[in-house]
Amino acid sequence: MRIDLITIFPEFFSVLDVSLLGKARQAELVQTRVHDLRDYAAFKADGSPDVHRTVDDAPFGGGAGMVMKPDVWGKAIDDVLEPGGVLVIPSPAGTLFTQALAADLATAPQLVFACGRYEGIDARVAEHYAAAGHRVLEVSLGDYVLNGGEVAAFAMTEAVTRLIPGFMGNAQSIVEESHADGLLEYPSYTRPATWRGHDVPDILLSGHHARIEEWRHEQQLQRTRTRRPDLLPPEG
Ligand SMILES: COc1cc(COC(=O)c2cn[nH]c2)cc(-c2cccnc2)c1
Repeated sequence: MRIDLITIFPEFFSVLDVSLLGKARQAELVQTRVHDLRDYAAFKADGSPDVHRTVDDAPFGGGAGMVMKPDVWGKAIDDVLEPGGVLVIPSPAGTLFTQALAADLATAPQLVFACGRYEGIDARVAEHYAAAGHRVLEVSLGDYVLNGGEVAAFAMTEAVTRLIPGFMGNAQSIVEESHADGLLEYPSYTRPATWRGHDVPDILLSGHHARIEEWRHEQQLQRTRTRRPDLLPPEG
């Protein structure tokens, strides 16, 4: 898989080379490229040089803040997005990012993250590439506003790449982790068996694997009921 990240802060993604993702890159499972949006703002729409490499302008209809220019984004995305690639726009106005969507995106040949700043990107950009037949997703990490899409893109990149076959050392750990079966993960413990007067649940020391599995599933249900009832199936 190729992952392209378009941003006005390319240095933000330099950490990609040292993260867990770094190992996958060496294994050629994932190629990441970072693109500076301002490289596509060197010339104005009339072809004259733009020494300021402007990427934003005032919103039509008024309102606070600035909007990112469609012509600049169009040049950048034209240069990067490949046939079959998915354009992902992190946004507070997007659909919620989930483990299921991460698994879906892990099968794409390319992801292009358009990292917006200011008040966002001119809406015609998403419209244009959808009309051109590309899969375009506006995706939210949650109900809060960030200053830019970079943090969200980084989180989504990690959530997706770790699901690429051959990336995670222990495939079983992916199957067992939170949200994989729609429920939150059970609590985990390791040595020492007693720590500051707190004991590990006896069942986990019993060696009865069937009972341990049953206990863990009950813990998952209990946790999901108390912390994330929205995840429970209707019969709950
Ligand atoms: C593409 O359009 C955007 C993108 C972002 C950055 O992403 C997030 O904040 C985010 C992504 N998942 N959850 C939150 C922020 C704004 C924005 C800023 C200020 C006021 N209104 C909107 C707009």
